[in-house]
Amino acid sequence: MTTLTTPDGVAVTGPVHDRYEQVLSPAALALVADLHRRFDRRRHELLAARFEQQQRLHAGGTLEFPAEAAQVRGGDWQVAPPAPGLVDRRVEITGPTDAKMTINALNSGAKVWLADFEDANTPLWENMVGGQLNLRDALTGTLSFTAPNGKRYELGEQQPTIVVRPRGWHLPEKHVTVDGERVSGSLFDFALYLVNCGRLQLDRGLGPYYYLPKMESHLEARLWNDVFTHAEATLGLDTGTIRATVLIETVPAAFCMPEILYELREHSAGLNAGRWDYLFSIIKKFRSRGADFLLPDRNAVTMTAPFMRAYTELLVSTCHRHGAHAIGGMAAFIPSRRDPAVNETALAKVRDDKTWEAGDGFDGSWVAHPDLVPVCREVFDGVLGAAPNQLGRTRDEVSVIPAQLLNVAATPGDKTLDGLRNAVGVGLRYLAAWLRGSGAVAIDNLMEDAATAEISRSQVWQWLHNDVTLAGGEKVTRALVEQIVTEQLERIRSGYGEAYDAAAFDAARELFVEVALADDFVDFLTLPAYERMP
Ligand SMILES: CC(=O)SCCNC(=O)CCNC(=O)[C@H](O)C(C)(C)COP(=O)(O)OP(=O)(O)OC[C@H]1O[C@@H](n2cnc3c(N)ncnc32)[C@H](O)[C@@H]1OP(=O)(O)O
Ligand SMILES: O=CC(=O)O
Ligand SMILES: [Mg+2]
Repeated sequence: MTTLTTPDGVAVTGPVHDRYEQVLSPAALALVADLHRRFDRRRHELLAARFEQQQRLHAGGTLEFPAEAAQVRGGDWQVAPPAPGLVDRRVEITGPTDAKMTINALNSGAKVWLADFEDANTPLWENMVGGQLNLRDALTGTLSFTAPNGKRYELGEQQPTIVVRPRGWHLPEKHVTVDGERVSGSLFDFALYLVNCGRLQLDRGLGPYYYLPKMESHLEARLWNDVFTHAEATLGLDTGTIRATVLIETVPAAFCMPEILYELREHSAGLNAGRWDYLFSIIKKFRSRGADFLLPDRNAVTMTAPFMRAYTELLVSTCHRHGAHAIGGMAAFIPSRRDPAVNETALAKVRDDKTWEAGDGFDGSWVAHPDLVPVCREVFDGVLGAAPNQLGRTRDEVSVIPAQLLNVAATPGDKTLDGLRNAVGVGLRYLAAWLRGSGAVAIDNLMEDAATAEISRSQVWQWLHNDVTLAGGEKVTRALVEQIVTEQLERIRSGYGEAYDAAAFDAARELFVEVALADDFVDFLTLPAYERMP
């Protein structure tokens, strides 16, 4: 095993496998340490502010558009013009950063690849450092891969712009400490990519670009902006070299979209509608508020629900008023190369989803699978034509008030026993996959990742703790959920056969009970899950 040269005060406790020193370089670790010492206290204060806001919501408070920022809302300021490689974003593919997926994503024909250290990823040390190595190898043109079946993977000529999604502010990187403290996962992922790949991207005429997840306020965006400005100065980069698209995927963030764009305006590359975490956030924030915030079965909640429409309409109009891209979200239907009927359904559902996004003014959208790139491109081609985006469509007619963003009660659909079974089954299967190191999996032809799994487990929690009676008359009790857990695991066991014992389902059960049934709601399932990882 290689040994690392680490700056003063920095300790790396994860194993140092072959070539890790290339990305865990003294320069990269020095930036991690510098950012930690300058900014980590603020990160903790902002996480504490989230907790305080949650207490106000539990006590019956609500969310409002921030009054103190009226000049930001009324102003006619614009964010920086789109950076090279981010002008035309009509189709963006997302996915993990292992070697095969990296090559497949870069060969997919999409305009952008979101290289994901977040929802689609288990933050196993090997995934984090290995992913950074794959990004660097992709940019030096040296990445290739041979699958166990002998299939060879090489990079093609035409490649999408890479945009890296670091972990959210809540997650630590436990294998690296500075002055004895765990560093932030966000700062670790950000700094490694910037130091190792920033110059390589600039040499290609592009830049170090990021997607920023799970923020809850414009003050959190200000922290990112300060990190960017400081990192640019440290590395001798022009201000505005770093660009970031912010995911609006928490309810509090939807109340301060202009303020978030304004904070990041020199570094902004727009906003994205992260619909799955948004649903999770609605449940989490208002979980103790009874019938007004109880959603029907997860699969019954669509983007046409009034509160979801209010959110996407507001996002597009906010972005275009300030010259920022509005990027659509993920339809969870996964195509199949083996089952034509499943494939046809997935393509039709994704086409519908992208059609309303393009019609509403989004400049592009996400897909989860290479076979979905053509349909998304075709739909956006139909609306954009030769134009690279529709920033000129300002949607001035849109007017959304806070009550519309919170109108969860108007969501059509039932709460059913099948919906409860599905939530438990998906939760167990996903957690087992996550603990085995895969953060994105197809379950029943749907993409499941950390965000969709959060919805499943928090919905079970919410129904249980609000004494919900299901459409068939069954009351949601702890005994009922535990019975369903047992039934679901029996079904899974019969499908897995002998492989069951090694597939982490016992650990998944324990974790699911903790995050779905415990009286104290766990803020993010990835926090206790991460502590169970090596
Ligand atoms: C809520 C959110 O944040 S959404 C964004 C985060 N989530 C994601 O990014 C999920 C991305 N998607 C995926 O990870 C995958 O599509 C899955 C896990 C859902 C399904 O993957 P698989 O079961 O491998 O699908 P399938 O067998 O049909 O794949 C066919 C090929 O496409 C590749 N592929 C599938 N999805 C992707 C992707 N997103 N990126 C690159 N390659 C992909 C597979 O590697 C496979 O390649 P191969 O033929 O060379 O072996
Ligand atoms: O990150 C995207 C989401 O939908 O969550
Ligand atoms: Mg998300």
